[in-house]
Amino acid sequence: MESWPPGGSGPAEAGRRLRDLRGADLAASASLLSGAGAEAGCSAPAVAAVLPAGGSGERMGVPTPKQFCPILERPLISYTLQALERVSWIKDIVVAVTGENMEAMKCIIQRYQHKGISLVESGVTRHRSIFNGLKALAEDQPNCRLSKPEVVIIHDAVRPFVEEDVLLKVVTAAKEHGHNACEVFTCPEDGHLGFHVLAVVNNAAVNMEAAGAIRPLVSTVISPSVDGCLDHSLERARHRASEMPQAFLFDVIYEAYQQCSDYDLEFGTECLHLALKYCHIKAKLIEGSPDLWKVTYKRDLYAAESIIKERISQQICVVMDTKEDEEHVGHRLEEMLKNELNHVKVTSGRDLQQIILEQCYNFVRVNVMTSDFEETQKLLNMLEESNLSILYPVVVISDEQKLQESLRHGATIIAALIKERNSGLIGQLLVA
Ligand SMILES: Nc1ccn([C@@H]2O[C@H](COP(=O)(O)OP(=O)(O)OP(=O)(O)O)[C@@H](O)[C@H]2O)c(=O)n1
Ligand SMILES: O=P(O)(O)OC[C@@H](O)[C@@H](O)[C@@H](O)CO
Repeated sequence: MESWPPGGSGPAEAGRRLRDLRGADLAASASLLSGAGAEAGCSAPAVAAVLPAGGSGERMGVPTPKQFCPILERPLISYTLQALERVSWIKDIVVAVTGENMEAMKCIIQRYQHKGISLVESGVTRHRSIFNGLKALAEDQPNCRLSKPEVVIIHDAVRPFVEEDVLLKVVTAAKEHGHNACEVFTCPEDGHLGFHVLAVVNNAAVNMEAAGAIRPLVSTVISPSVDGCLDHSLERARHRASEMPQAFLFDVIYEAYQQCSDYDLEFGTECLHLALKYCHIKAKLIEGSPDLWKVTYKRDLYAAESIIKERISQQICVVMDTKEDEEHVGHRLEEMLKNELNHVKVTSGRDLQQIILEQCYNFVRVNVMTSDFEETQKLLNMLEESNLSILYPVVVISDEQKLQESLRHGATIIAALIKERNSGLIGQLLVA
């Protein structure tokens, strides 16, 4: 097992606190029950994630395993890692990849500056890959930065659209013992949200200790007879599709995998089933959003690309030398762009770094003076160095006069470039 990048930032303080809970629903679902919370104070249970990424993607029908297939020139798995890294209270992410893809995975981590990632060798089946990830978290290996979490999230590396709220819900549900309850409160010292153990809540043990996301079935499930005819069908309304993420008390799911039969390890597809079969734990089922689907077939890649394009094309940052000048043509372009895009920011070069950190992916630099081109080059360099790896077409408007004449056309071209993100147009010099 290797932590990567070597010498890189290790996992944040153990059990990163659950910060930024928004809304009553998140706060409610964040009422983590913690047996270890007796001295809670401001700390929250430690949470880690295991991402099985050792598959070959046969159903995708391309030579590259689907988790490494590019979307907007960026490997699919990097989007999933980015989604999990955004969740501040996940302290470690363990990714299981094949030995032959280990170097490729390390390059992805380095290129996109993923943090707190540990790599383990995957197994010949998904369950075996997950088991290898759990072993890495369970064993206190010498000079290993991983520590055993209280709760572990299991999430397929090919499900990039996972949001904090569903992660919080499955983790919260996995903690609901029914023994101790705790409430979310703001720590007076640092303003972070923390957990405080309340009195024991009804002695009946509500042994959930596991939870998983589900979605309504799209097709009816049928059972064929041996002669290939319909034997019976399941009532669709009474059944659900099991998706990811799933969350477990670490000891529960680790025990289940240790007890697991070879048959289950070889042919099983459902972690929740292992917790039920070997630990008698009935998982809590959490309705997930439509975006939780697994990228399996080539059509799923096209769908994922469309969703990513749509998400990163909602905003633009108009960069000009002095945003204070109300007469600047950039302000008129800003007004035009508001007819095309949801969020239009205006900035000068001074606060651009902050804009970049806020994950804005689209920029248009309005040059009035020819000398501004140097500023454009500075912007390009800053974007390259920021490692915001999403492709962003550069639209350089080099002639204020022409822009004045065709402001609306210029705004339309810019919006089209942002939404289409055709790599053939990268770096083109367009005069609107
Ligand atoms: N031996 C395996 C098989 C699968 N997976 C991972 O489990 C997740 C979901 O599995 P699936 O969609 O079946 O992926 P593949 O097995 O790669 O797809 P296919 O069945 O089409 O080959 C994927 O992230 C995949 O990389 C894994 O870690 N180890
Ligand atoms: O079966 P596959 O290997 O395609 O993918 C695994 C899925 O079954 C799994 O992710 C969900 O069904 C939840 O268990």
